[in-house]
Amino acid sequence: MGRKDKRWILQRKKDFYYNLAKKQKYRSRATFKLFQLNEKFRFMKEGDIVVDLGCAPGGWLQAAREIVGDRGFVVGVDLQSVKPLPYDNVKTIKGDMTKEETIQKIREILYPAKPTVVISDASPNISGVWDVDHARSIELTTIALKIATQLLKERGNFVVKVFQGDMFMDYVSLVEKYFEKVYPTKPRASRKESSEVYVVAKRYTGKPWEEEEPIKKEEKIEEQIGTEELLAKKIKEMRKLKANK
Ligand SMILES: C[S@@+](CC[C@H](N)C(=O)[O-])C[C@H]1O[C@@H](n2cnc3c(N)ncnc32)[C@H](O)[C@@H]1O
Repeated sequence: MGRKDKRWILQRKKDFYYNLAKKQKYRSRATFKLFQLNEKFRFMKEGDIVVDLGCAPGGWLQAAREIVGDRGFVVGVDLQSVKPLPYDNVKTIKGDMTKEETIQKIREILYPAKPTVVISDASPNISGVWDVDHARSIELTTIALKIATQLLKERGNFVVKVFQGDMFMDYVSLVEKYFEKVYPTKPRASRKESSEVYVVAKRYTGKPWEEEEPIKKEEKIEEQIGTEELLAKKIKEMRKLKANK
């Protein structure tokens, strides 16, 4: 075992929420982030129908099930398979949230009901290059927002994890186009040194998704450029263009 690996294990041992999750049989330390967010913003309650995007290993599924109780329903989606939870009202789909067929499966499971809450803790593959990870996160969170507008009941709520960077405020403005109240926030259980923040959006207005949103720009970038260095370069160019406008 290398020195770096040892340091990582030691760090984890010291991690309060990691230990608490283990003790309380939650599948991830992220469980506490959802509890803390909901304590503060009250976007999820007993009886709600919840869609959890990027749900593996299932910590948010456990928290959501605890909040919605027997009368609610929770559907999770992830690229990875999720070990089943011992509840009839929690279902998971192995699939890619960026694919229409996955969204269709969610609709089929819930039919004829619609979700009252969409939550997303989905993370893109981390490259370690801040700009690249931010751009990928904005791409994924824009897709999560699109899904929320396509699935949610009017006045439903949306919560999403975003990696910070200079497109963050543009993303918040985009969410504000569809929800009455939007709050960027960082729960206590989120590590200070992590670039993640959460956006809590309350009361979907019912406005349909508009396809000219930044999601298209991001798709073009990924199509044209293969490597991460080139992607970072392209983002710098875009920023220069924006600054010169
Ligand atoms: C930080 S983990 C989620 C942790 C979860 N909230 C919990 O408490 O257990 C992020 C997840 O997003 C998933 N993910 C990333 N891109 C995805 C995609 N396109 N479709 C579905 N899941 C995706 C990853 O597979 C990963 O399991």
